[in-house]
Amino acid sequence: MDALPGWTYVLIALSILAVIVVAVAISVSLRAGGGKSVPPSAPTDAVTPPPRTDQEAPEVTAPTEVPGQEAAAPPVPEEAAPTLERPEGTASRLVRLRQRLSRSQGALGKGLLALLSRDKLDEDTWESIEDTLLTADIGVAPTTELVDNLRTRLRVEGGEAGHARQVLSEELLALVNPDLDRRLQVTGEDGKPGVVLVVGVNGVGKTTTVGKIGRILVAEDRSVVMGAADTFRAAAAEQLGTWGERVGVDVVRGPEGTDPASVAFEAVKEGIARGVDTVLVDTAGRLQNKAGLMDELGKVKRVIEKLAPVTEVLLVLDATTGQNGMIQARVFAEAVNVTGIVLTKLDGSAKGGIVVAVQRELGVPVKLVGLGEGPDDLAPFDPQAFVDALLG
Ligand SMILES: Nc1nc2c(ncn2[C@@H]2O[C@H](COP(=O)(O)OP(=O)(O)OP(=O)(O)O)[C@@H](O)[C@H]2O)c(=O)[nH]1
Repeated sequence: MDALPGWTYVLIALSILAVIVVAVAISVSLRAGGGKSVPPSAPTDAVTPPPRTDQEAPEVTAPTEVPGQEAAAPPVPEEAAPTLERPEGTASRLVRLRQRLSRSQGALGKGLLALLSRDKLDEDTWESIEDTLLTADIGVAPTTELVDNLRTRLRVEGGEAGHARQVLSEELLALVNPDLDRRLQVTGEDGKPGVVLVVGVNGVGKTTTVGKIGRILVAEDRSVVMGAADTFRAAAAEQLGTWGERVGVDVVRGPEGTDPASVAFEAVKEGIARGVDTVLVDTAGRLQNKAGLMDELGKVKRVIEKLAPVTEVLLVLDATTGQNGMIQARVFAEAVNVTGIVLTKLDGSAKGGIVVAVQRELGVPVKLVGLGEGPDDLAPFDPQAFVDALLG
């Protein structure tokens, strides 16, 4: 057999190579897409987050598509309608505020008891007792009266510690005068609303007190309208507006600088038209000119009384101002017939003795005490609770 020519061997080798290349190509193409691929089954615990036990899975809602609207814009939450606050009920408010009263006034009673329980009540001790009372703003005449009564009773009845405490408690109570009528006159007659006029120097807490009284009345299910007759300071009307909004009480106001009497008149007119139980009127208290103040307050009262009698005139005094407060009290009492006193900021002063001094000075009872900046930090003045707070 003749040997094949050399080029034949080359041709055969090339053919074999071509067959191998085609076979490999077919196999690769089948793997890549020709058949159905099965996704790798990943271990589930590695991909799925563990179920949360502390909260429910949030419900995710697909955003509704609006034609022509950008899908990327995040949803804007609707503004919630303002919800009305429910003022704190009387019982819990009183318990809370009694504790606060003890905190601010307790030192006075403790100081007195420490002096009274000394073995020997000599002249120095009585002088220290007098100083303690004067420092607490009780006033000179009531201090002398109290010290005289204590001296007499402890001499006659004996000064044993428990008894000294009892005697001090009784004498302090007598000084605060538990017989005064401290009810707020918030109810009118002949179908008309009660009208409460709130007066006092700027900054003593007048507007705040009007707001707090409003809340107490709302908590008692009374209907209320408030009048922002402090037109001297625009922020005062705004401030009162906020107090009203929070508990759903409407506030009648006028532009800055309006005649306060006209705002007071409109507020009472509104109160009568709506048949509310009480109209609360805030006033401005510029003291730079006594005659001007008397004119202004006198006019406010006269104008209101064309519509309905003013049932209560509350004078607001800041307990921290001591003798200054007493001077203010005198001026206001001359300007308008004050029927009750509100002593604010008693939480920030250990000088609770001002209760006694101001009642003596004006012959008018302290009816309410302010014990903090919180919206429900106003309490009726209760003589026994006050003395208990003093003595701890
Ligand atoms: N700690 C304490 N602060 C009080 C009390 N009552 C009012 N205040 C604060 O005293 C400041 C003055 O209160 P306002 O009600 O604005 O005083 P105002 O007398 O109405 O003053 P004008 O609006 O300027 O007439 C505010 O910061 C009140 O929060 C209180 O009983 N205790």
